[in-house]
Amino acid sequence: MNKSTNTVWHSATITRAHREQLNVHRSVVLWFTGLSGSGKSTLAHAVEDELYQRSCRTFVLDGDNVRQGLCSDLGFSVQDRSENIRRISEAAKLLVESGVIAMTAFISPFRSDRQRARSIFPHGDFIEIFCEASLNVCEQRDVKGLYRRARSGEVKEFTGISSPYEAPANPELAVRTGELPLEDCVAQVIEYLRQRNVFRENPSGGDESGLPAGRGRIVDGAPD
Ligand SMILES: Nc1ncnc2c1ncn2[C@@H]1O[C@H](COP(=O)(O)OS(=O)(=O)O)[C@@H](OP(=O)(O)O)[C@H]1O
Ligand SMILES: Nc1ncnc2c1ncn2[C@@H]1O[C@H](COP(=O)(O)OP(=O)(O)O)[C@@H](O)[C@H]1O
Repeated sequence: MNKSTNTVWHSATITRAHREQLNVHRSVVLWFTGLSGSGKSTLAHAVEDELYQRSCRTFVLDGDNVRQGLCSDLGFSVQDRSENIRRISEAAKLLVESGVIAMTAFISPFRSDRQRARSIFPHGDFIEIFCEASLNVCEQRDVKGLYRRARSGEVKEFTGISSPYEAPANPELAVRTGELPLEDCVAQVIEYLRQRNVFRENPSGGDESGLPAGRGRIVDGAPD
């Protein structure tokens, strides 16, 4: 019994491991972080395209979309961003439990919020991907015209201009989205997932696990 909520956790008969066995991959969260315009959304969706081609089950939680629904009550104060990231991380956790590769594309500017997000996942399941693009590049792209409006003071607390962005000190992967072509960045992410054994060893032919073809052993790719 949880005393603060008077609730009792209900354990499911079908577990994450069962759900993962139906897939050609194990489930993880790819946590894309970076300045506005650094390429989080573009890269997450391009990675999703590539994973779909490989028959992976995926879902992208995207900043702008989530802020129109689940987080429509939140603004851009430090507290609201923190609550935004808390909700997203809980949503991503449910997706990971469901067996999919979850991707999140949020600025998530504060290290402490990203650390808290990481802490609710089993070790090795949270893959932080820093979309590395300088403020200068992002501002020149100005995909939504928000930098211009932030510079003029019309948009307050704008990340990189009037609100901080704390770059990850030790992300699982840093991708130079400000300089490299999109295809190279996608390839880098896919290669990282391959190295981490997110893709199952032998999805089409079965393996030594004794499970039928397509339901082979999932290799634990957790880092040391
Ligand atoms: N003040 C301010 N600062 C930063 N961003 C702003 C702001 N106001 C609106 N927007 C738009 O909201 C998108 C960022 O939302 P996020 O949920 O990713 O932000 S956060 O993680 O809670 O910091 C962000 O989208 P992306 O450009 O895709 O990052 C902006 O389009
Ligand atoms: N390597 C790259 N990765 C991602 N986006 C890139 C890359 N190179 C150029 N871009 C461009 O940069 C912009 C990034 O915008 P967006 O994905 O909306 O960023 P964010 O979600 O971080 O705000 C897009 O116009 C995209 O075409």
